[in-house]
Amino acid sequence: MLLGCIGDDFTGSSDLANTLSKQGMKTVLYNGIPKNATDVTAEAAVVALKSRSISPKDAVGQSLLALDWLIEQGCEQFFFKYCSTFDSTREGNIGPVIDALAEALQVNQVLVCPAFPGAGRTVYQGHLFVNDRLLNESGMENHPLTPMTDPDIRRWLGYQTKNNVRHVASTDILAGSEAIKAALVREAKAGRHLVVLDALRDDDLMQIGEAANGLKLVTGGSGVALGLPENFRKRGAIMATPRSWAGQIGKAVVLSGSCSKATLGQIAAHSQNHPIFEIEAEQVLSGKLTPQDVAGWLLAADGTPLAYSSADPEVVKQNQAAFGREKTARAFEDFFANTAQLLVAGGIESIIVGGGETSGAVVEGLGLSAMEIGPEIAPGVPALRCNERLVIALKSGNFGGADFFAQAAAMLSQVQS
Ligand SMILES: Nc1ncnc2c1ncn2[C@@H]1O[C@H](COP(=O)(O)OP(=O)(O)OP(=O)(O)O)[C@@H](O)[C@H]1O
Ligand SMILES: O=C(O)[C@@H](O)C(=O)CO
Repeated sequence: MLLGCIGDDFTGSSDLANTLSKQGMKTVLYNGIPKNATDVTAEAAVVALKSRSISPKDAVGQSLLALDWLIEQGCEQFFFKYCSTFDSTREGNIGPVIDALAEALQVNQVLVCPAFPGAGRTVYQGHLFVNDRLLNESGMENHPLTPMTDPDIRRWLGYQTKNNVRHVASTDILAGSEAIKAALVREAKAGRHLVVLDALRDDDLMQIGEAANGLKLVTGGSGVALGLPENFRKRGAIMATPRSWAGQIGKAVVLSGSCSKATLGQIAAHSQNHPIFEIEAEQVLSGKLTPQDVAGWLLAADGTPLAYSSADPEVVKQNQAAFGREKTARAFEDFFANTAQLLVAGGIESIIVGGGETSGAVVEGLGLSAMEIGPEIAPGVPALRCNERLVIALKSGNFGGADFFAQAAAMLSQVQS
């Protein structure tokens, strides 16, 4: 195994696995550190944690255990994947996890680049944009768990890390890999530091990837992983395994806990042609609505039925005020995990999940351990095979076009590609 990756949530990890697999690396996605035998032919492994919203201490502990396992597998380069919208709080764990990984690997310079131009996220002058809006005006300022109120990644990371934060701006990035290498050498005088990199285009990320050849620790969104497989390919270390896919015929069902703008639009679009069911906080927390009720409805409904707790920021705020932020999130996540278990027990073989935390809860609830990477449904979202009876898609909140859920259902049932 060459490249060892740690992802701080499930949709993000599947996004990264998709990028590496598209770039020709044989990649396996694991739900946490695998307990059973693993695929020894894999060239990259992504260990998906559910650590995005947990305390720095716990996130560091889990990430270091994952790192130990990846080191044992013989990996020579390591990647820490967080969200392309840098989802974290001021006291968040991205900085502490990077610090701990850098210390464990004894590296003095760590690349930080959340950019994912394919999904509209770019970094310019250290500021993160979502399409043409600064991060804090993109809707991300209303995120239920990690409201992003500052677009300056250097400043936000500065709150979290004990190391220096430096910056390589687009003037160097646009000049190509040699200029980027020279800028990194220049910054290396800063002692142990995290260096935020501007990136506007996939080509910038390819150049950064080339400059990252031999660097032990790279961190970011899936975009900055684009150029890493090429370094291994150039020295003949990867086999360029083609992706093949055979989905599951039969009804797909959708579970969505994502409250992002994009998901809300996708649910509205899906409701035009498919049945949808709203799961309300009060009903879940009072026990008036059970996972059995929702699974029963999904099993009986036609088309690609969708059950959702996804709600507007105002409703989310009201629920959090009434029941507590953590308690509401936990209640919904347990609810979705139990519903997914009942769906599989009821014979469902294709599940589409909206939202990173929600996906983590479902994957853990189903006890899935390793996933093969199938074809891309939308940028950042691959079809995944979990076992011979189950295929899934895990959609990050803001990913996918308006008809994502129908597209995913079609891909999950596609027989051959
Ligand atoms: N109606 C609601 N009221 C309050 N909280 C909710 C509601 N519905 C869902 N939640 C919680 O909001 C969080 C949504 O996070 P999740 O990561 O699943 O989606 P997302 O943030 O849109 O996706 P991503 O992290 O992939 O961008 C979950 O913890 C979920 O339980
Ligand atoms: O980077 C992203 O935006 C996604 O892969 C993600 O992390 C979703 O939770």
